[in-house]
Amino acid sequence: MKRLAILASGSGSNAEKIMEHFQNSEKATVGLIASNKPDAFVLERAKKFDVPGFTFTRKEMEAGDLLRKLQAKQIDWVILAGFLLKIPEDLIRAFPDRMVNIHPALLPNYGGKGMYGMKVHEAVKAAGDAQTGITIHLVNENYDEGKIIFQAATPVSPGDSPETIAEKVHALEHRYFPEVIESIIKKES
Ligand SMILES: Nc1nc2c(c(=O)[nH]1)N[C@@H](CN(C=O)c1ccc(C(=O)N[C@@H](CCC(=O)O)C(=O)O)cc1)CN2
Ligand SMILES: NCC(=O)N[C@@H]1O[C@H](COP(=O)([O-])[O-])[C@@H](O)[C@H]1O
Repeated sequence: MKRLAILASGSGSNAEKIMEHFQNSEKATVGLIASNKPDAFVLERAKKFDVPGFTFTRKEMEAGDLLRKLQAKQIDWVILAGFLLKIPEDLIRAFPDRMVNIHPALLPNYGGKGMYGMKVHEAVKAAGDAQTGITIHLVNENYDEGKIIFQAATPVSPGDSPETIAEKVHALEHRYFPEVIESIIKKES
């Protein structure tokens, strides 16, 4: 049984879909929800699924506190789902090819520092792109440059706003992220 930790900084709708997906699974279980924001709604969602929550600061993460918590919880995979801080290299090294992130665009477009949440959808709208989508990738030391595991696209209409684009992207995330996680953890076992 693989043990997953989810890192999130905000609402946690993806985290909820992942907890739902694995709640009666024999393949994996969500062992921890961790956030750098004590008031993040993702921590409320964790309570609904009886998943332990953990909050930490950037300094504590960089000091190794988060790594020690993940080790104490015997975590096998780290899932970034709307986590907004850069993961330090020592933490990445502790989970070689076992840390994944979801990005709300078709990388390499619209990635990197400053590209998160609504900022991504605003950029897609401003560019007048005919499509957008999601990218699920392994995490390396730079933002959004890890090996791409999965991508899915959705059309963008001229009448779409950043908000309606976000809705389309969230629908793709909720549809695919849990299944992609299940497929990659199976390959590793
Ligand atoms: N080492 C890595 N850490 C993280 C990655 C990664 O690929 N490698 N992915 C991000 C998630 N992400 C995009 O998918 C992302 C998140 C946040 C930012 C960003 O610019 N953050 C701001 C700080 C925002 C805040 O403090 O609220 C910044 O660094 O100035 C870019 C991309 C998670 N970590
Ligand atoms: N670059 C990172 C980034 O922008 N991540 C995005 O944050 C949102 C979190 O939503 P959620 O909290 O409802 O799951 C998701 O759309 C995710 O792709």
